[in-house]
Parts: sequence; C-alpha cells; structure tokens
Amino acid sequence: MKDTMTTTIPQQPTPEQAPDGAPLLQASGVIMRFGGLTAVRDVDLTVNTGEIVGLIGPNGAGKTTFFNCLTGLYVPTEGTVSYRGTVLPPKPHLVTKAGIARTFQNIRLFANMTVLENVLVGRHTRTREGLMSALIRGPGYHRAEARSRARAMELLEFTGLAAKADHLARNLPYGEQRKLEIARALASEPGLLLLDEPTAGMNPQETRATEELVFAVRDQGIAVLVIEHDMRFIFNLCDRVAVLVQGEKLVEGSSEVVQQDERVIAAYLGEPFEAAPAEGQQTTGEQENDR
Ligand SMILES: Nc1ncnc2c1ncn2[C@@H]1O[C@H](COP(=O)(O)OP(=O)(O)OP(=O)(O)O)[C@@H](O)[C@H]1O
Repeated sequence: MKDTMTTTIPQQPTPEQAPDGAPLLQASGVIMRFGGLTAVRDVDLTVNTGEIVGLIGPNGAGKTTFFNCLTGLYVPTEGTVSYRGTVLPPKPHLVTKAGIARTFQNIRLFANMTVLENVLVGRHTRTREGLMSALIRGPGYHRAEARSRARAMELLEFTGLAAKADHLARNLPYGEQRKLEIARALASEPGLLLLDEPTAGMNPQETRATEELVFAVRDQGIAVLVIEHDMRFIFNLCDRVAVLVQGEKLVEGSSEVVQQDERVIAAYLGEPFEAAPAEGQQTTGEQENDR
C-alpha cells in the first residue's frame, strides 16, 4: 500500500489524553434482549489506550449487537458502557462526540457525494460553528470551513485517498470505499475506533493494506476494537482478542492464547490456527462477503 500511511496524521488537540494502558472503554454486564432472544449475555469488555482489541465469534454470536450497544444505536437491556470513566448516554451522536467512532459491516457512505465531502460530514461533531454562523457565512464560518477541509485532506492523505478527493464515493473501488469509511470515522477525532468487519469482501492485498492502516491508526494514539472473521488478520493485528459465542464471552486473551484455546477451536475456529488455509483464504466457514 504505497500511497497509504506514509505520513502521520498531525494530531488534533484531544481532551485529557489518557496514558497508554489506561482503561478507555469499559463495558460492564452488558445484556441485550430482543423479545425472547438474548443476543448479548452479561458481557464485560475493556479497551485500554494504545490497544488493538479483536472481537470474534461465529455468525449470530452477538458481535454487531454488542457494537451497537457500545455506540448508542441500541440501549442495552442491562449494563453500562463508560468511556474515559464516564458512563455514555445511549445516543449515537453523543457517543461520537465523547470520542468513539465506528464503521459499519455494510458500507454506509453518501454515494453521490465526493470523497472529500464524505469526510467533511464526519467532522460535524467537531466543528463549533452554529446554524446562524452557517447562514450568515461570516469570517468565522469560512475559517472553520477552511480548517475542516484542511483536516479532511490530511485524513485522505493518511488513508491514501487524497488523489481521489473529488471523485464520487460510489465510483471508488470497494477497498477504497472501506478506507473512506475509516477516514470519515477518523474525522470525528476519536480516541477509540470501532471497526465492524473492515476486510469483508476484500482481496488479500486490500486486507494487508487495511492491516497496515489499522496499525497506523493505533500509532496515532487511537485505540481500536475490531470485529472480523479473517483470523489471520485478527491474530496478526490484535493485542487482545475476546471471543463471543451465543452472546457470551467465552474466552479473552492474547492472540497466542485464544488461537490455541480448545473451547475456541471447538466453538469457532474448527481447527488450530496453524493449520489454517493460506493467506487470503477463509479460515472458517463463517465468513460472509458484504460485497
Ligand atoms: N434488531 C434486532 N432485532 C432482533 N434480533 C436481532 C436484532 N439484531 C440482531 N438480532 C439477533 O441477535 C443475534 C446476534 O446478531 P448479531 O448480528 O449481533 O451477530 P454477529 O455476531 O454480529 O453476527 P455476524 O458475524 O453474522 O455479523 C442474532 O440472532 C440476530 O438475529
């Protein structure tokens, strides 16, 4: 991925930067019921600053539902989610404002807007200019807009999309649409980025590029929580991996520990990871392609 991540993202001032290793996200006793179905059962999960944490498990294990509980899309039936020690209100825009950004399993871009405009949309929680200012379009508005555009271009440089800033999002190849989703999420200046199956439908080169991008994001001081079915990607990337099965956290530990765990092999991997197929091939029968 030559054109990607050769630069750092010049850091924006972030509120009370926690020291590396301090708890950033703490989910405690999260339960999510849909009528008679319990999709998430009493899950605790912590993501510390500087970490990349993986969330894996079979289809229907409750991973996306758990993400939705973290990001305010769902109000958990029970349990709390805290970020930097403060309980988050279950409202997506407030969660984003607090410092958590996410991407979705199914790409959600504004297809008929340009690449740059998509990133600018992601900045709205970080711009202070109000409605009056936007209507009057005075100097404050123009300064804020210029800052936002400059920052959006930095993020496009970072993700390797700067040359396509004026292209319509819908005309980007699939792998670049996924990168654009990440750029847009970064535009809200998060401290924690949640990625839901960022490599679904990608070819091996795109998957490797995404791996590099996630490492680069982490190197900017942004912690990452990632759902993925590609075990090679997960085990290469993650400092820690939690395994959900039928809504419950079965195991949590380092990549080395999780990939050898008999319960994880029985419930999800199907075979020890060393025996997994070659790069780019599916590791389990669980993968689904979003494309
Ligand atoms: N809004 C909803 N209403 C009712 N049931 C739901 C809802 N959302 C999810 N579920 C159910 O909750 C369970 C967990 O689904 P979820 O999508 O969270 O699993 P997942 O681990 O993300 O799966 P996958 O790997 O296939 O994306 C499934 O049985 C699903 O049908």
